[in-house]
Amino acid sequence: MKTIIVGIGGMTNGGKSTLAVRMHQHIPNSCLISQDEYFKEDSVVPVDSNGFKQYDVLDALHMDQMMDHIETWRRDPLSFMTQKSLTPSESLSVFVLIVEGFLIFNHRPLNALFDKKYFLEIPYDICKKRRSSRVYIPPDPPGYFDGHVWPMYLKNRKQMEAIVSDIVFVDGLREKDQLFDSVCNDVMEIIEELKDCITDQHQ
Ligand SMILES: Nc1ncnc2c1ncn2[C@@H]1O[C@H](COP(=O)(O)OP(=O)(O)O)[C@@H](O)[C@H]1O
Ligand SMILES: NC(=O)c1ccc[n+]([C@@H]2O[C@H](COP(=O)(O)O)[C@@H](O)[C@H]2O)c1
Repeated sequence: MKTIIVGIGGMTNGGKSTLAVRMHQHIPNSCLISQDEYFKEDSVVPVDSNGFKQYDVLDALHMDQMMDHIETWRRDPLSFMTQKSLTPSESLSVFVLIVEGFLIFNHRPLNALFDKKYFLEIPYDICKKRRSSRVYIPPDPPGYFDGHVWPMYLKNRKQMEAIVSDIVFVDGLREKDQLFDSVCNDVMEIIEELKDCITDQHQ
């Protein structure tokens, strides 16, 4: 049995969830873990001097819980799938974990686990526009994008680039189907190579 962990990182509204969900639906024996599900409760997230909640930092996330879930998958991907009511395919040779989130490459212990890293990027104005039509809980207060989200993106990205080198940057402006085809085909190639290794070992 072989495993592969694929990171779909990127800026807010870059298209991470859209791509990752579709990859999960397409790739046999894959599981999906989304960083968005690990945000701390609003009451414990600190506020800065301008009154903006500091959501766009690793401290706003339960990274310990996220790492525990990833570790559970690593120990036994088949039972992880079963726990999630996912049906394993008949060919059980390669298990794939897709990890998606805006700060997945900023957390060193997680960073070390990826076999392949993709980062979706879009320009400032498109990001601001997409974000304005999205409703978070709690919703963004007026001025939040320019006062917190964008400056933190620039800071986090700088930090990410200082600690990671092998990221494949993906243009998030590409049409959804095209974007999916190029990233998913790339991952499927890696999976096929791993399958060939397994076959060779058995011959
Ligand atoms: N390739 C794309 N082209 C145009 N719009 C996109 C594309 N990918 C995602 N979107 C749209 O952008 C918004 C944010 O997408 P989402 O996948 O939730 O981003 P993220 O998970 O990175 O925050 C959604 O309205 C989605 O439909
Ligand atoms: N609990 C939540 O899900 C929550 C709350 C407030 C802000 N956010 C925002 O979520 C963003 C990250 O998620 P996306 O990459 O899906 O946009 C951050 O920019 C953060 O400001 C999420």
